[in-house]
Amino acid sequence: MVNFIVDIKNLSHYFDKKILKNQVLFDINLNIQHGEIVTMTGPSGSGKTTLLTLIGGLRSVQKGSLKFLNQELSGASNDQLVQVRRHIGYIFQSHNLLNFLTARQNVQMSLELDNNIPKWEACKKAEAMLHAVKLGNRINCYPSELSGGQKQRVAIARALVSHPKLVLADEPTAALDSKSGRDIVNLMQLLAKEQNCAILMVTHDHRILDISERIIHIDDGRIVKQL
Ligand SMILES: Nc1ncnc2c1ncn2[C@@H]1O[C@H](COP(=O)(O)OP(=O)(O)OP(=O)(O)O)[C@@H](O)[C@H]1O
Repeated sequence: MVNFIVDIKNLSHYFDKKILKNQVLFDINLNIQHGEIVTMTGPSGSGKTTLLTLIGGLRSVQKGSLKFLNQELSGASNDQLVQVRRHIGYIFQSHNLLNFLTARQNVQMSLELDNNIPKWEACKKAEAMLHAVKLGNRINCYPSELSGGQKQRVAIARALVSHPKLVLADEPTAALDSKSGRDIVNLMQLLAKEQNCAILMVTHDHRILDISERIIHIDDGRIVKQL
């Protein structure tokens, strides 16, 4: 039996409008295997981010089944969702770094929040990860001293430093020129393969689709094509 990292069956989701419910996801069925790189595409408003945030334990499952590492998230408590999030790295369109922290402190913070590891060890791991994303010479810089591509590399280091089982990336190259965008996805691919970490990435950027092992197209809240 294949052991999926994400196993979704008949997942639907609604946003409340005052009287009528607004259904934005319809009967989604989707599996993701360990270490697999999956890309999700689709028009604006089709439900991609909603699906990503449900998988990431950032929203409660309303209808259907969503299992992360065999744990059912439908009906899960807040504490259980917090546990789930510890296995997931998030990379957003804009890097979301804290401007008053250096590159190292930004990466280190994600370790210190989630684990009971000593400060010196978190510091060592954060520095090693910044070397891995080729920012060894920028460790003590603040975000304002870094280019867009460098900031996004810090965000990748932050997402991967705790060795998550899954990285959810919402348009990680949107703010970058094509060369930096390509470098960023190559780096995500390399680091994820080294750590056997799966990636689910939303992108409109056709130039980076080649790193995916599977492409899912979502339209009007439905998966309409899987390649
Ligand atoms: N918090 C919310 N409250 C009400 N409706 C919402 C909310 N968030 C999203 N929606 C609606 O849900 C639908 C899906 O939105 P979602 O953000 O998932 O789409 P998307 O495919 O990620 O779009 P984009 O590519 O523009 O980011 C849209 O119709 C949107 O208006």
